[in-house]
Amino acid sequence: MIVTRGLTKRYGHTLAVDAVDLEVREGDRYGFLGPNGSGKTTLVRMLLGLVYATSGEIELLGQPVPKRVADVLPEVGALVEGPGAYPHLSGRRNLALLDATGRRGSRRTRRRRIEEALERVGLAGVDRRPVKAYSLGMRQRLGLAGALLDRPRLLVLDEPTNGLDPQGIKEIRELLLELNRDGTTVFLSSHLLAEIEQLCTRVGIVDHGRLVLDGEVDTLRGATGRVLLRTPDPAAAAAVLDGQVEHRDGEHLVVRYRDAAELNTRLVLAGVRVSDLREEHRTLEQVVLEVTGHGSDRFGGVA
Ligand SMILES: Nc1ncnc2c1ncn2[C@@H]1O[C@H](COP(=O)(O)OP(=O)(O)OP(=O)(O)O)[C@@H](O)[C@H]1O
Repeated sequence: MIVTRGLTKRYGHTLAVDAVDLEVREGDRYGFLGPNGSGKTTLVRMLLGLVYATSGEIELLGQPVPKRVADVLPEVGALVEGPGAYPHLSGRRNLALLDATGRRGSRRTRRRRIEEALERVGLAGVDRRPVKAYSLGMRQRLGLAGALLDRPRLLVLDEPTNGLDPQGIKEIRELLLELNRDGTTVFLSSHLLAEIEQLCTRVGIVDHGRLVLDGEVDTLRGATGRVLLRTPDPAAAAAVLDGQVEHRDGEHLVVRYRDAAELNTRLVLAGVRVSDLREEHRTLEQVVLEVTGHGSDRFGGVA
């Protein structure tokens, strides 16, 4: 859905985006994660043909950007730099104005398109109010409704939860999950680790304009080679696993062991009761720390 090769943008001496090779596949929920100022907005703007690249290539839905961007944009819903709306008009009126621009289908079906988009984002009921009376979360959802008018195959969202409270963030997350379940590929940028961890199937980590790591979230959060064990017989377990217990706290033991199933069999055969046993996985924060040296002080940890 999105491919970039060696994508670079230079502003004077600032290398905002540095030779980025990106691949977003159909059906992905792709998180483009980086601290403020790492080049996320610049990359998103290049994808949509709003900013020209200094060098490199972009393909959006198989078409070169910016050359053929006008052909693919009707299939792409975008939300960049917060939603712009006329404050004194209602959400419905704002969407009608937006719908009247571009090639969004006939006027006859406009009302239905708008209705569907408002329903989708949960604004159908509140819609008569002017946008100036909307909360930030509602405005953000209205922006998303605008992005959904075309029933896009791909959504490109720049920090879609910026400035929202936890409830607003949750609503946007649920909406994006639902859209993705219905077949929309989602690409979003964020500086919030937890947000990406909760929403995305794949992640690209960007730091100082460079893509430092990308891949499946589940793969990146690989097993640590340790097993977290809970047993009412901790002393007996420690005796069986002599030398492999790294930490013991009451009934909880951290055991250096690669194969959780085998560990379970060994304990049960030795008559040790097991009340909980699972592989330990790295958090996305640990992964980010390893590749960038920054933790949640630069990447927001709370979502
Ligand atoms: N129009 C511009 N002119 C000059 N420099 C720019 C311009 N736009 C961005 N930059 C610089 O490029 C770098 C990347 O900025 P960008 O806004 O893309 O980062 P970001 O990751 O989206 O950050 P934020 O989350 O704060 O928006 C920054 O150093 C920024 O100052």
